[in-house]
Amino acid sequence: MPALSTGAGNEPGLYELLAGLPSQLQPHVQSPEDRSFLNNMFGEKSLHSLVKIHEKLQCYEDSSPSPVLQTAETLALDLAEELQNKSLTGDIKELIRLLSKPHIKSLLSVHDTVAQKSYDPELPPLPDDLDDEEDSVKIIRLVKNKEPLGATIKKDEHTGAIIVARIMRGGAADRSGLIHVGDELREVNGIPVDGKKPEEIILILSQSQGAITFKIVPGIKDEPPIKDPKMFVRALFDYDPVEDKAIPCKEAGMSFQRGDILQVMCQDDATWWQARHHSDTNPRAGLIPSKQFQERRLALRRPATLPPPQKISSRRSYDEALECAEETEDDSDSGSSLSGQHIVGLRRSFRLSRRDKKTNKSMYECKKSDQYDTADVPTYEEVASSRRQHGARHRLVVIVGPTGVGLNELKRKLLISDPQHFGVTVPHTTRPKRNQETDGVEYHFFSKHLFETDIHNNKFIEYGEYKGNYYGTSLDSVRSVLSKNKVCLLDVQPHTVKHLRTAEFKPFVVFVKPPPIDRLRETRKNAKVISGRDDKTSTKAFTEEDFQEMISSAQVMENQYGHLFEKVIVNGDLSAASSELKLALKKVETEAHWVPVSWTHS
Ligand SMILES: Nc1ncnc2c1ncn2[C@@H]1O[C@H](COP(=O)(O)OP(=O)(O)OP(=O)(O)O)[C@@H](O)[C@H]1O
Repeated sequence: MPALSTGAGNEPGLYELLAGLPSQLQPHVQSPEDRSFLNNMFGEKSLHSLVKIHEKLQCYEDSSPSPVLQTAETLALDLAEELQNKSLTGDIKELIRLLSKPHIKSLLSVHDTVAQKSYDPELPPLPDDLDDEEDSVKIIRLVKNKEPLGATIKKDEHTGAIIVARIMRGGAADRSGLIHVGDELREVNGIPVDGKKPEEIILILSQSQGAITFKIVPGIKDEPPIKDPKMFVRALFDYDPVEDKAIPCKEAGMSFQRGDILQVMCQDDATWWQARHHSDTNPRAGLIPSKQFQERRLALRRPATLPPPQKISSRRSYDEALECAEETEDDSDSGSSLSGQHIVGLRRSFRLSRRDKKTNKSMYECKKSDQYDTADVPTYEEVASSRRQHGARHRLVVIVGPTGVGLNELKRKLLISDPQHFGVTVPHTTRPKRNQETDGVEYHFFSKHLFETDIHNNKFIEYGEYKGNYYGTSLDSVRSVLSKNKVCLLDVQPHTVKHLRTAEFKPFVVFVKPPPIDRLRETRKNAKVISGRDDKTSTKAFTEEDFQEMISSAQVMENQYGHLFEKVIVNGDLSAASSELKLALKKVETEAHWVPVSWTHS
């Protein structure tokens, strides 16, 4: 039968044909019941709608459109769930109502069926040369389209048999429920596999399309029932299976990048986990190294002694920086004064860790840094999706970056933009209070004894010594800002970040990095930095050496601590960087994001 016309050109369309059919049939139908039956049938509204849809779809036949995704139904469900948590505006309510309609749900379900091409073709008949003796042999037919089968095989070293080594979760073989780990493969599409290498069998499989017939002897070992795979991890390293000599099957491997969120679907194998990208529409899992395995091999690769955690610019020494801070304190026109109130946390961050050139003593201590760095091997971190509840404390915003990159400038811009919303910490010092200073405003003035007791009790995030006086930032000063329901902006040395990664502070860590050197020269043409130890009040332009150091220091920080950074901002254009930071912080406050799972238990 020829295909029905779409109504193109002078041909009547199917729709017109249908509409005219009852009157054309009338002369041939005698009984009034038959006539009314035909009229009812051809006049049926749903039939007309169906034909109209058919005609519309015909236009797309030539362009053969391909689906954007295969899981529209799940997407719609997820979206409806997301929207439930939003404030219900008119548009949102309307969208939720639409998504809950059975018609839309069915439409999306049909869309997915078509997109996944899961309308199986008719299977060929079973082969009739089955060996009756082999009652344990199973004949399985799977329909394969472009998607791989999602199973790996290996040769048994002793028997030479080809065994199913792994079933990838969510893949075609897994979804069929017919093939299991340990099954012995005897034939593929009637071709015996004994004596063949696994690679040759994989080639047969990869070249097959449509129905594939397997003859298998079921393995004895039953697979444990699959639990709902709900573990999510953040990858803390980049991975490419092509580069991995240890992976048993490169084709089954899955690449990912540091920061990606992965759903771990199977941990049965202690060395190779199965996982999928959280945002991927493809349900099939890929192989990734397990946490233990990755930790073990990374630990083996590490040199016995690490280089110092970071290379810090020598543009300004700690004391120069402090002197500079002391100078600007009295400068009421400086950027550190806001609405008549000093924003002391802006004056000097405590993130410079240097050695005093004269005494070669560390000017700046930070508890337990290096030991932690050698022990930690960043692999995966279990995470859960979390959204800030209305009125709950804000996450601590930790900003890190190389000296001179613009951390103070970015903090200052945020504070000026909304002083009620953002806040900075008040540092502690043991130096004597000056006349114009107020305790708790510029500094918390402490006795040396009290300061040292607090050091001993781990109360400082960072502290340092300058000219016999201590300076430091305490955990309590952060708590104080957060308790005012403000977003606390804190810049620290990167190796301090891990000590702040607690359920209490839930830090959102932003790394500010310099742009490429050309852009750095161009944007910092008019920027001024403190010139040197002889004249602490004078400023000078950045030198080429400053730029080089800023870039290399940023690189070291990113290599060593990149897994702790949730957001990276390139500070080329200052106002663009500041807007990007502000937007990122807004999102952290209002949207769901992935945080270590332990933070969600408290
Ligand atoms: N994107 C930018 N474009 C031009 N100048 C900038 C930019 N960002 C920062 N600056 C300037 O660079 C200088 C150093 O900035 P800032 O003091 O904020 O750096 P920092 O990271 O806090 O450094 P330090 O740790 O040495 O205090 C300042 O003069 C600042 O105005």
